[in-house]
Amino acid sequence: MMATNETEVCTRNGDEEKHSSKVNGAAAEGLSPSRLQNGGAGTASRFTFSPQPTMEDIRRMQAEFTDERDWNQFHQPRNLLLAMVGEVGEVSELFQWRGEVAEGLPNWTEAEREQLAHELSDVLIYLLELAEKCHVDLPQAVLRKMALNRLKYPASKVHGSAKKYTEYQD
Ligand SMILES: Nc1ccn([C@H]2C[C@H](O)[C@@H](COP(=O)(O)OP(=O)(O)OP(=O)(O)O)O2)c(=O)n1
Repeated sequence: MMATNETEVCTRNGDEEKHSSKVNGAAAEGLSPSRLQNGGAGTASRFTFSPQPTMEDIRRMQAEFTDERDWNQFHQPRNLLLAMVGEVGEVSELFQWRGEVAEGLPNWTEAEREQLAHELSDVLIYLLELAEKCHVDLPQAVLRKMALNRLKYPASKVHGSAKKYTEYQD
Protein backbone atom coordinates (compact mmCIF):
# COMPACT_ATOMS: atom_id res chain seq x y z
CA MET A 1 0.00 0.00 0.00
CA MET A 2 1.13 3.56 -0.54
CA ALA A 3 2.13 5.82 2.32
CA THR A 4 -0.82 8.16 2.10
CA ASN A 5 -3.23 9.83 4.47
CA GLU A 6 -6.00 7.38 3.85
CA THR A 7 -7.54 5.07 6.40
CA GLU A 8 -7.69 1.54 5.22
CA VAL A 9 -8.81 -1.87 6.28
CA CYS A 10 -6.25 -4.64 6.23
CA THR A 11 -6.97 -8.32 6.49
CA ARG A 12 -4.57 -10.55 8.33
CA ASN A 13 -5.18 -14.12 9.37
CA GLY A 14 -8.76 -13.71 8.31
CA ASP A 15 -9.38 -10.85 10.76
CA GLU A 16 -10.14 -7.32 9.74
CA GLU A 17 -7.69 -4.84 11.19
CA LYS A 18 -8.43 -1.15 10.80
CA HIS A 19 -5.67 1.39 11.00
CA SER A 20 -4.71 4.74 9.59
CA SER A 21 -1.53 5.24 7.62
CA LYS A 22 0.06 8.64 7.11
CA VAL A 23 2.97 10.11 5.26
CA ASN A 24 6.15 9.43 7.28
CA GLY A 25 4.38 6.55 9.01
CA ALA A 26 3.12 9.11 11.47
CA ALA A 27 0.09 7.23 12.68
CA ALA A 28 0.22 4.19 14.87
CA GLU A 29 -3.25 4.55 16.29
CA GLY A 30 -5.44 1.59 15.61
CA LEU A 31 -2.55 -0.83 15.37
CA SER A 32 -3.05 -3.88 17.49
CA PRO A 33 -0.50 -4.07 20.35
CA SER A 34 1.19 -7.09 18.78
CA ARG A 35 2.02 -5.04 15.68
CA LEU A 36 3.78 -2.45 17.81
CA GLN A 37 6.38 -4.92 19.06
CA ASN A 38 9.73 -5.31 17.36
CA GLY A 39 9.31 -7.19 14.14
CA GLY A 40 5.62 -7.29 14.82
CA ALA A 41 4.46 -5.89 11.49
CA GLY A 42 2.44 -8.45 9.62
CA THR A 43 3.31 -8.63 5.96
CA ALA A 44 -0.29 -7.97 4.91
CA SER A 45 -0.30 -4.47 6.41
CA ARG A 46 3.39 -3.60 6.46
CA PHE A 47 4.32 0.05 6.01
CA THR A 48 5.56 0.75 2.49
CA PHE A 49 7.28 3.63 0.69
CA SER A 50 6.10 5.67 -2.24
CA PRO A 51 7.66 4.42 -5.50
CA GLN A 52 9.22 7.81 -6.26
CA PRO A 53 11.76 9.25 -6.08
CA THR A 54 14.13 6.43 -6.98
CA MET A 55 17.72 6.26 -5.74
CA GLU A 56 18.84 7.59 -9.11
CA ASP A 57 16.35 10.49 -8.86
CA ILE A 58 17.78 11.45 -5.46
CA ARG A 59 21.39 11.09 -6.70
CA ARG A 60 20.58 13.40 -9.62
CA MET A 61 18.77 15.99 -7.46
CA GLN A 62 21.68 16.12 -5.01
CA ALA A 63 24.15 16.43 -7.91
CA GLU A 64 22.15 19.42 -9.17
CA PHE A 65 22.07 20.88 -5.64
CA THR A 66 25.87 20.65 -5.29
CA ASP A 67 26.59 21.81 -8.87
CA GLU A 68 24.45 24.92 -8.37
CA ARG A 69 26.53 25.82 -5.27
CA ASP A 70 29.95 24.83 -6.59
CA TRP A 71 30.19 22.41 -3.67
CA ASN A 72 31.71 19.46 -5.50
CA GLN A 73 35.09 20.76 -4.41
CA PHE A 74 34.08 19.79 -0.83
CA HIS A 75 32.20 16.59 -1.61
CA GLN A 76 35.03 14.07 -1.84
CA PRO A 77 34.35 10.54 -0.55
CA ARG A 78 35.89 10.99 2.88
CA ASN A 79 34.08 14.27 3.53
CA LEU A 80 30.79 12.69 2.47
CA LEU A 81 31.44 9.72 4.75
CA LEU A 82 32.09 12.02 7.70
CA ALA A 83 29.00 14.08 6.88
CA MET A 84 26.89 10.91 6.72
CA VAL A 85 28.20 9.62 10.04
CA GLY A 86 27.45 13.03 11.57
CA GLU A 87 23.86 12.73 10.37
CA VAL A 88 23.62 9.18 11.76
CA GLY A 89 24.62 10.76 15.08
CA GLU A 90 21.73 13.21 14.73
CA VAL A 91 19.34 10.29 14.19
CA SER A 92 20.77 8.60 17.28
CA GLU A 93 20.21 11.75 19.32
CA LEU A 94 16.48 11.54 18.62
CA PHE A 95 16.35 8.01 20.07
CA GLN A 96 18.73 8.75 22.93
CA TRP A 97 17.42 8.04 26.47
CA ARG A 98 14.02 6.89 25.30
CA GLY A 99 14.56 3.20 25.95
CA GLU A 100 13.16 0.78 23.38
CA VAL A 101 10.83 2.40 20.85
CA ALA A 102 7.90 0.51 19.35
CA GLU A 103 7.27 0.30 15.61
CA GLY A 104 5.36 3.30 14.33
CA LEU A 105 6.78 5.49 17.12
CA PRO A 106 3.40 5.71 18.86
CA ASN A 107 4.47 8.18 21.57
CA TRP A 108 6.35 10.59 19.34
CA THR A 109 4.99 14.04 18.48
CA GLU A 110 4.50 15.13 14.88
CA ALA A 111 7.45 17.51 15.28
CA GLU A 112 9.68 14.65 16.46
CA ARG A 113 8.56 12.47 13.55
CA GLU A 114 9.32 15.22 11.09
CA GLN A 115 12.73 15.78 12.66
CA LEU A 116 13.44 12.07 12.26
CA ALA A 117 12.33 12.22 8.61
CA HIS A 118 14.76 15.09 8.05
CA GLU A 119 17.71 13.36 9.69
CA LEU A 120 17.09 10.03 7.94
CA SER A 121 16.88 11.94 4.66
CA ASP A 122 20.23 13.61 5.37
CA VAL A 123 21.77 10.16 5.91
CA LEU A 124 20.29 8.86 2.66
CA ILE A 125 21.34 11.90 0.63
CA TYR A 126 24.95 11.63 1.80
CA LEU A 127 24.94 7.83 1.39
CA LEU A 128 23.79 8.09 -2.21
CA GLU A 129 26.28 10.83 -3.01
CA LEU A 130 29.06 8.82 -1.34
CA ALA A 131 28.14 5.81 -3.50
CA GLU A 132 28.12 8.03 -6.61
CA LYS A 133 31.53 9.51 -5.83
CA CYS A 134 32.89 5.99 -5.20
CA HIS A 135 31.32 4.79 -8.48
CA VAL A 136 29.17 2.22 -6.70
CA ASP A 137 25.90 1.65 -8.57
CA LEU A 138 23.94 1.31 -5.35
CA PRO A 139 20.59 -0.02 -6.66
CA GLN A 140 22.42 -2.89 -8.37
CA ALA A 141 24.90 -3.37 -5.54
CA VAL A 142 22.07 -3.80 -3.06
CA LEU A 143 20.57 -6.56 -5.20
CA ARG A 144 23.89 -8.42 -5.25
CA LYS A 145 24.30 -7.99 -1.49
CA MET A 146 20.79 -9.20 -0.72
CA ALA A 147 21.41 -12.30 -2.85
CA LEU A 148 24.52 -12.97 -0.75
CA ASN A 149 22.55 -12.40 2.45
CA ARG A 150 19.99 -15.00 1.36
CA LEU A 151 22.75 -17.53 0.74
CA LYS A 152 24.40 -16.80 4.07
CA TYR A 153 21.14 -16.92 6.01
CA PRO A 154 18.88 -19.58 4.43
CA ALA A 155 15.38 -19.04 5.84
CA SER A 156 15.00 -22.76 6.50
CA LYS A 157 18.11 -22.70 8.70
CA VAL A 158 17.82 -19.42 10.60
CA HIS A 159 14.06 -18.90 10.89
CA GLY A 160 13.27 -17.16 14.18
CA SER A 161 16.91 -16.83 15.22
CA ALA A 162 18.96 -13.62 15.29
CA LYS A 163 22.30 -15.42 15.57
CA LYS A 164 25.23 -14.27 13.39
CA TYR A 165 26.08 -16.72 10.59
CA THR A 166 29.43 -17.45 12.26
CA GLU A 167 27.57 -18.90 15.27
CA TYR A 168 26.00 -21.74 13.28
CA GLN A 169 27.79 -25.07 13.37
CA ASP A 170 26.82 -27.49 10.63
N1 LIG B 1 28.15 21.03 2.38
C1 LIG B 1 26.88 20.59 2.39
C2 LIG B 1 25.99 21.04 3.38
C3 LIG B 1 24.69 20.57 3.34
N2 LIG B 1 24.28 19.70 2.39
C4 LIG B 1 22.92 19.19 2.36
C5 LIG B 1 22.86 17.67 2.48
C6 LIG B 1 22.10 17.41 3.76
O1 LIG B 1 20.80 16.89 3.42
C7 LIG B 1 21.91 18.74 4.43
C8 LIG B 1 22.82 18.91 5.62
O2 LIG B 1 22.74 20.24 6.06
P1 LIG B 1 23.42 20.69 7.43
O3 LIG B 1 24.87 20.38 7.41
O4 LIG B 1 23.02 22.12 7.65
O5 LIG B 1 22.81 19.70 8.52
P2 LIG B 1 21.32 19.64 9.11
O6 LIG B 1 20.33 19.93 8.02
O7 LIG B 1 21.24 18.31 9.79
O8 LIG B 1 21.25 20.84 10.15
P3 LIG B 1 21.60 20.76 11.71
O9 LIG B 1 23.02 20.24 11.79
O10 LIG B 1 21.45 22.18 12.19
O11 LIG B 1 20.62 19.80 12.31
O12 LIG B 1 22.20 19.74 3.43
C9 LIG B 1 25.18 19.31 1.41
O13 LIG B 1 24.84 18.54 0.52
N3 LIG B 1 26.46 19.75 1.45
